Amino acid sequence: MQPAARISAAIEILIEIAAATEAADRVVDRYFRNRRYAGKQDRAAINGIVWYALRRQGSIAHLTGEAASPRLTAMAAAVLSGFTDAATLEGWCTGEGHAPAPLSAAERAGLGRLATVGDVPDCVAGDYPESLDPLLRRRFGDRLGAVMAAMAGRAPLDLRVNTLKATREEVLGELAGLGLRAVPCALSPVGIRIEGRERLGQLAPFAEGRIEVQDEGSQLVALACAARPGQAIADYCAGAGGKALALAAAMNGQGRLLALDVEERRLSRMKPRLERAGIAGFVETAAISPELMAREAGAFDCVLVDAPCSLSGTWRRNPAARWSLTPDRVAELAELQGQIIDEAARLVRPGGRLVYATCSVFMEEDEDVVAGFLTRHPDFAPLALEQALPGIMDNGLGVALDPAAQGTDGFFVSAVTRASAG
Ligand SMILES: C[S@@+](CC[C@H](N)C(=O)[O-])C[C@H]1O[C@@H](n2cnc3c(N)ncnc32)[C@H](O)[C@@H]1O
Repeated sequence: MQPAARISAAIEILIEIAAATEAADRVVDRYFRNRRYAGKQDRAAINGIVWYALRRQGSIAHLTGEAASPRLTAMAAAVLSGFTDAATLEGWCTGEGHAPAPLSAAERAGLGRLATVGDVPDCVAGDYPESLDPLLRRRFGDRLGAVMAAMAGRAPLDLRVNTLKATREEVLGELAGLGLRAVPCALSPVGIRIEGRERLGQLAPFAEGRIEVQDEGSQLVALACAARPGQAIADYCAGAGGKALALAAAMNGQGRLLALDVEERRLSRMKPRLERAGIAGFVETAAISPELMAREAGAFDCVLVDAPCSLSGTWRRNPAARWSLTPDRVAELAELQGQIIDEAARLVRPGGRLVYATCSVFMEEDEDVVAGFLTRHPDFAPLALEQALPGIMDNGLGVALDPAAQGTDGFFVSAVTRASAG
């Protein structure tokens, strides 16, 4: 494809994303599925513009001087990301063949401003809504700029080795044999980081259940449960089972693992993953109900609450999500999280552990929820995570991870323990 056609494709994709209700990566995948003529280099160039535009939407609007249209956003992203310069771009916009239509006067002025704007406010430089500034500043303080710069980057592709089927060394060897550049994760002892953007779905180690795609931060959440063979563990917000699969492997398929959720539909998506991992018979799944809660009260050595949250730690993967998030929505989620952790705590046996996790970077959904829980439940006390997660600082209420410090998505994980009976 000619460079002008690549710009046109980026514009088309951003228009589709703006109108879509599904995640941006799905829109991009569908776009290329329907255009097989786009080669690998075309896709890489177009993706580069599209993802730059999605990550930098706020600063592009500020720099171009208006809430930019998808077309102007794509063109500004092409200039700011170094794909081309404004004069060359204007020359490509002839409207002939697959080239974009000629620039309007407003677009020409918007692109012209890219080079002239000086200092910008932190929320523009960091590409986040101004209303979230106090929440982000509370968490990151002086590190805010560095963290938001890391949030503008591309998330790495992390894998978790299914230790029921292979060791990390074996999988590293297998991936190297397949020509992939893979290195051990720095923090998770069962993690592997792939360098580059690979499609793993068809590869034997994935199809045969030796690896699962899972961010290193998610792997650390499962490790915080310190699961051992023979224990009884409940995954209270199990969803499609990412953490449940990791727990099952840590338990070596021995003991009891109950995966719960309010939405049975989500639990049903776990089935093929369990089968691939070779643990379909081990993990019980059930929808949460008053009867189940009464029957299972106090029955578990560990209960994991991987709570629904604002997903603010995953902005590298879904950059557009930040623009619809508000402090009010964060407060609503914190309320829900408090209710969920209170309910889930009923399942913990005396002396047992409750692990609370989110992929939010807001303390309102993290430390504040745990602190509120401890106030309401004096029979629970904080449990230091240093043993389960060596090398990561515990702040007394939990551990907060972020892409600048640990290279993971933003995560929070906390463990508390219920006083032993008597
Ligand atoms: C962060 S997701 C879980 C992801 C999953 N643990 C994993 O690792 O793949 C949060 C889950 O909480 C569930 N959920 C929402 N409200 C809930 C509630 N009141 N009680 C229990 N689960 C709830 C959602 O259905 C969703 O599956």
